[in-house]
This record gives sequence, structure tokens and C-alpha cells, in this order.
Amino acid sequence: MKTTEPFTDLENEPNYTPLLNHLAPPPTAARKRLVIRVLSCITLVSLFFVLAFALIILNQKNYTRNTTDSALPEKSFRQFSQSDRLTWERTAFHFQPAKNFIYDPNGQLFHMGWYHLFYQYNPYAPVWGNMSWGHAVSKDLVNWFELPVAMVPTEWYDIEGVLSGSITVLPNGQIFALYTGNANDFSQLQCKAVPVNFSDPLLVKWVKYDSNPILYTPLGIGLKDYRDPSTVWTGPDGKHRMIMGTKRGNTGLVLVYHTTDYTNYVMLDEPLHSVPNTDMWECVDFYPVSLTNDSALDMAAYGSGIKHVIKESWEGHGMDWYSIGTYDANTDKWTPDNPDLDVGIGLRCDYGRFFASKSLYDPLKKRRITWGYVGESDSADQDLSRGWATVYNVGRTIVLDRKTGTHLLHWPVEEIDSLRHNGREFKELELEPGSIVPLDIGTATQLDIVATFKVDQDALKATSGSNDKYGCTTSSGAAERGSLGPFGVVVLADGALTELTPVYFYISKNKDGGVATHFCTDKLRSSLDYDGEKVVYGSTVPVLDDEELTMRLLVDHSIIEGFAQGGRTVITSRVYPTKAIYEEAKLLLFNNATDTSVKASLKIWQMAPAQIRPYPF
Ligand SMILES: OC[C@H]1O[C@@](CO)(OC[C@@]2(O[C@H]3O[C@H](CO)[C@@H](O)[C@H](O)[C@H]3O)O[C@H](CO)[C@@H](O)[C@@H]2O)[C@@H](O)[C@@H]1O
Repeated sequence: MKTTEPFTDLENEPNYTPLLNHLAPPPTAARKRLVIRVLSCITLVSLFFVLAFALIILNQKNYTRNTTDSALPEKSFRQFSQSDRLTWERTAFHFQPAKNFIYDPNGQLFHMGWYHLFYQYNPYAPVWGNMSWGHAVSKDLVNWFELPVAMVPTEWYDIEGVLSGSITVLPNGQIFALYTGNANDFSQLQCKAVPVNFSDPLLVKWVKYDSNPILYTPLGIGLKDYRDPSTVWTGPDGKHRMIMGTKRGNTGLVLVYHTTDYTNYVMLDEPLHSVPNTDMWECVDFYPVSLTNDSALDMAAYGSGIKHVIKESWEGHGMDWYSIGTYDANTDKWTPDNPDLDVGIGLRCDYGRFFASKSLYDPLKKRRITWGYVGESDSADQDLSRGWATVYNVGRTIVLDRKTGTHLLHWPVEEIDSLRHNGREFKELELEPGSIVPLDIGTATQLDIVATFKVDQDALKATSGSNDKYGCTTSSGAAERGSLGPFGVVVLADGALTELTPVYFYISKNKDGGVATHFCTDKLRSSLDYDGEKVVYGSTVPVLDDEELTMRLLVDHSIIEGFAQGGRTVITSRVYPTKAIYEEAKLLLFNNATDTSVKASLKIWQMAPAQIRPYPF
């Protein structure tokens, strides 16, 4: 048998290419070998490519990790739709109803174990209109149950709105509300309502008084400049008093009324207080504060060791002003401690968005708590698309700052701390002039941040003078560099730093060595989208000799609340980032001062969402 024949045959095959002639196998075996070799080659080449690809990926991951750890922020990749953004804007631990529009807080009270919050509410749309009294209750000031709307426009005297007012609890347990009715001719009339059942812990049903309105506009006062009656309180002489804000010409003022039966009110000739050029005083609040401790006082408190605060809301300007002074119950007159810090010209409760605030004396924990509304600054169209507008601040306790004697301290209620989890601590991080330090904390959209900054004292002393005319609101924000600032925290920043909101201190010094510390929030680059307030908010904050610079920030999606020096100066902002949202939101520290380094220490907690839902009747 010739063993060479098949070779000859194979060689005659049109597509045959000999590999190694002398080792050539018989034809079928050769075909198999050939297939195996080709497959092996393909496998080897594929393996090579897989390995190379894996190495590239690994390298990229290492690069990402390194850049995160270094001063370079990570690049943002995820794109968000309009719908993603609007969904993200809803807050997680700030009070807001499920939908539509809230405005001034009204008539808070503590009753049978529940904190009650009533509020101006439009039940039909996310814009001002159909003003009613919405109603929610809470056991802990964090989680809320929404209740049915308590009062809606029904009568000629409030058909254009059940406007703002207050609730009074009498020593015998009786409860009544005073509110302003917006009448069919838009004049403002004062009205009374009572709960149908005082022993209902939820005070669900309310009935308007048969003889409403109980007060008409006095002579000399504009028909639309007369509103927001206060809680009634009893003075040391046993007389019951109520106050209301108004204006005469351009002078803002507080009218005082006496009553013997809580229904008929007699106006005193002289106002409690007035300040020229401060215009209409809305939502006036008046309360005592202790000079000796942090325990709050109810309205009846009077005498030595007590100061009284007037708060008014400046119509049309979104600013709440307060002043500390002395109340004389014999004359029903109030005098400011410092005329330069009088009502409407001195100090604000908050230097950002916070308006129409109203406080509650909490008999359970002996504290005074205030809420205001924090309005939107984006477009009205966006409010309509979202289906809701306006949120409330986290309830804030108010005490007199006994260290300065000049300021109040506004501070988040302690209950909000219960939402903290996954705390992280950063100690003494060195921030050189001109530095940015990313903080790797994971998701950065629901945070409670407490930050302390130590300024290089040698640099502070050596600086002979620096921007002593500085002001947050007139500055160009965190990008404006001085010897001793700005430095602070950047929240809601995207990886490429195209969107960011810095909250910071800026120290200015005059030639005589006088130092002023400014606390600012820069909204100039918060959003690439429309924001009606591309501004820098802020003011000065007193810092005493033995104090470090401290700030606390509550970041909750589209709201940032900032408290400097224990709440001496507060700034609340609404922000509408388009990229710095969901997992793309980053947190950074920065020091943009030119001559001083700063050491930053921080505690940062993630914040769990609060529960806000309909009451399960
Ligand atoms: O909801 C009424 C309560 O709100 C307060 C303070 O926030 O007054 C606001 C005020 O203006 C609103 O109504 C205007 C339409 O009339 C509207 O243009 C404006 O944007 C709204 O803020 O509401 C009353 C009544 O309309 C008006 O005199 C005020 O300027 C508080 O004072 C009211 O009780």
C-alpha cells in the first residue's frame, strides 16, 4: 500500500496549502489538525485582546480612585432629564404637603400630645390663590401627618382667602383662632373660628364664628394693610391683649388691642411700636426671651430678667426682621435696646429665603420654635410641572444669645438629629490658600454637616488690612479672593464643578485691626438652569475672642439651611442643580484666601427621610 498517494491527492486539492510537508498527516487527520490550529490561533489572539482590555479597564479604575483621593474632582458622566431633576428637587426631611402650594405658617399649637401646624395652603394648584388653612400634626416635629384642610373660603368676608392668623389656648383649655378674611372687595377683616370639638386631639373640624367679622379696618389704615392677628395673651395687670401689623404711609407699626371676652377687641390709641420707612409689617410676632437661661417663656412672662422680641415680615421683600427690646405692660409700649438695630433696619431672622415666620411656645419642652416658608426662586412653569411649591424650614428653636446680648440664636430642633446615620468625621484637614479638597462621603444630597475652621492666627495678625468694605451680597461670591477668605464648604457640586453652592466665611480687617467675619452662601453657580436669584446671600456674624468659626449645614435636595456661630446668623437657600444631583452631587472643602491657611474639622451625617403622609383615620 502506497502511503504517499493521498498526499498527491491532497496536493491536487485547489485550496490546499502544505504546512510542514515532511510531517504531513493523512488527509482527514490533516483537516482536523488544521481546524484545531486555526481555532487555537483565534483563541490566543482573543485571549490577548481580552487581557489587554482588562488591563486598560483596571488602569482606568486606578486612575479614577487616585483622582478622587487627590484634589481633582471626578468627572460627571450621568445626564439627567427634566423629569429626573424635578423629582430630585422634592425634599426628604423638610415639611411640605404632598402637592400644591404652602405659604405662611399659621396658628401652631401643642394640644393633647400633638404639635399642630396650620398653614396658608392652596389646595388646588402650586401657586398663590384660594388661600385656606392647611393642617398637619406631628409627635416629634420631624414626621408629619397631613389632615383635612381646616378652613376654606366660604363666606363674603373671607371668600377671597382665609389669610394668616394665630391660635390661642386659654388656661381653661378653650381654643380659638383669629384670622384675616380677604373679603369679596379684597378688604382685610379680622375673623374668629373655633374647633368643633376641643377634646379631639387632632382638632380636625373648625367652625367660623357667627358674628364674623369681629374687626373692621380702623380709620387711617388702608383696607388692604390690616392683617395677621396674633395670639392673645394676658399681661401682668390681667388684661388680655392682641396685636396686628399694619402701616401708616411708609411707617410700619404694630397695633395693640385689649379684649375682655376674646371676641370684642378695642384698639389702643398708640401703637406698640413703629419705625419710619419700613413699610407694611406682615405676620408680626411678639414674644419674651430669658436673660438668664435657655428655657423659653410663654407670652404671660413679664418682669426683670426678660426681654421682648418683635418680629415683622416686610411685605413684598421676603425678609423677616427682628429686634430685641423692653416691653412696658403699663403703657403697652416697646423700646429697642439699640435704635440702630430697630425692627426692619437691624437684624434679620435669616439672610436667605425665609419669610412670614411665626413662633410657638412649646409647653412640653419649654422652648420657642419658629417656622417660616422657604419659597421657590425658579420659574413658575417649573413649579407647575413639579406640582408643588414652597417648603418649610426645619423647626428652629429661638433663644437670646446671652454671650452677645444683641442677637437671637436660631437652631434646628434637637429631634432632627434622630435622622442622622452613617456619620463620618474629618479632623484638622489642612486647607492651603487656593485649595479644593473633595470629601468622599458617598451620596451628598441629604446631609447634616457640622464644620469648624481654625484660621492661621499668625496670618490673621500679620494682615494689616483686607477688604474692610466687604459684604457678601455685594461681592462676587466664593471666587472673590481676599487675604483671609473665603473658605468653607461647597455643597451640591458636580464632578466638573460647573454647578456648585459654596457656603463660607470671609474675614475682613480694617487698618485699625478691627476684624469682621462674614457668613455667605453663593448661589451664582448653583444651577445651570433658570434661577431668579443668582445672588450671594449673607451678613456679618459676631465671633467672640474665645470662639472658633463654626457652621452647621442642613442639605436636603433643593434647600440648604446654614447656621453660623450657633445660629447667630442664618442663611436658607433654594437651589436647582441640573447636574449635581442624585449620585453626581459632591461635597468639597475650599480655601480661596490668598494669605492664610485654615484647618477644617467636620462631622457629617447622612439624613434619613422623614415620613409625611395622610393621617390614617
Ligand atoms: O396668604 C396671605 C398671607 O400672606 C401674607 C404674607 O405672606 O401676605 C401676602 C399677600 O400677598 C399675596 O397675595 C397677592 C395677591 O393679592 C400676591 O400678589 C402676592 O404674591 C402674595 O404674596 O397676601 C395679601 C392678600 O392678598 C396681600 O395683602 C399680601 O401682600 C400675609 O400677610 C397674609 O395673611
